[in-house]
Amino acid sequence: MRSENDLYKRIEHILCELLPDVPTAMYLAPSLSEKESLKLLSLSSAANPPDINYLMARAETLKSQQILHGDNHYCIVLRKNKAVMGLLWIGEKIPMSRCYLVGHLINVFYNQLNTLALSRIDPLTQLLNRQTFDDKVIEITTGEGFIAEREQQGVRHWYLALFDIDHFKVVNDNYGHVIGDEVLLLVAQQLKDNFRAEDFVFRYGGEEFAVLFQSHDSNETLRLLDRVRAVVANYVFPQVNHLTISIGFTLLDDICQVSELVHEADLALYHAKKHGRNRVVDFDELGIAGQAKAETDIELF
Ligand SMILES: Nc1nc2c(ncn2[C@@H]2O[C@H](COP(=O)(O)OP(=O)(O)OP(=O)(O)O)[C@@H](O)[C@H]2O)c(=O)[nH]1
Repeated sequence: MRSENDLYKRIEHILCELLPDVPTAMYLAPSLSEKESLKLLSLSSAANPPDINYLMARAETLKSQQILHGDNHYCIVLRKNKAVMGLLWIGEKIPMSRCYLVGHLINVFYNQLNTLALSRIDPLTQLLNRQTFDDKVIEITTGEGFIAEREQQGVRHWYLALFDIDHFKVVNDNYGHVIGDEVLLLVAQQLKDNFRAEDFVFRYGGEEFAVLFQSHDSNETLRLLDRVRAVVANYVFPQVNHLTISIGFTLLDDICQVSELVHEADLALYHAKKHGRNRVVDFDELGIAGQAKAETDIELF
């Protein structure tokens, strides 16, 4: 199957072929999730971006229409249920037949993007699955992905955090796998609720989760992750009542291999487990001795 980037490039190609010299702007929800706001995917050279808020308001009002007619533009709307997932603004009047053709082709690619998005989801938790993880890290480190930038002051860096539920085996042993699955679902929900739409939350393994997110520095990251740790620790789970999570994190370095990166976060997580669980550990704080020690004991995971 093609990647999202291939499909985005195909959309741009179609617009160039079918609408040469016509100003266009294509907007999409990056992971096709209803929680996200639309981001600019492509803008033809001649165009200034249209007023996206105005277009969104019209698309939301005129729910049954796929093509919105303006005085000097068209706007093709991509929808999922009632949510607007994408907009193609065409900045001049073109023959209606061509507008329908473009709308049809854009929909074909949008459906392919949706199929791809579904293949990336873990069925139990609805988080991104392990298979998607490597692709996302590579997209982030190479800058190739359709990554939403946040308008905020200061340079922000990408971090990887690994989360592991403490003594999860005891939950399964004491309450059974159905309750165990419910716990996984609830922890996944808390992770989703405590990160931003532009962050990436994965089910990385059985009871292990991974999050790729941005922050200004390690101190801010530590504070953010500790808040998430506390949210889970204070949550009352049905039957199980309380449980905790351990977290290890590391900075994404663009020369790093994905496997090295995961190894670093894993070492930090290992350290958190080894030193009492229910805590957050920064890989950078481990030092060489910490790494060497953990590497010799790694079979504990
Ligand atoms: N219910 C449920 N359990 C799972 C799933 N995937 C893995 N597990 C269980 O998760 C448990 C993980 O146990 P361990 O790796 O020993 O770790 P732990 O008990 O959490 O202990 P620490 O990580 O050392 O705190 C095992 O009992 C697995 O069977 C799943 O999808 N559903």
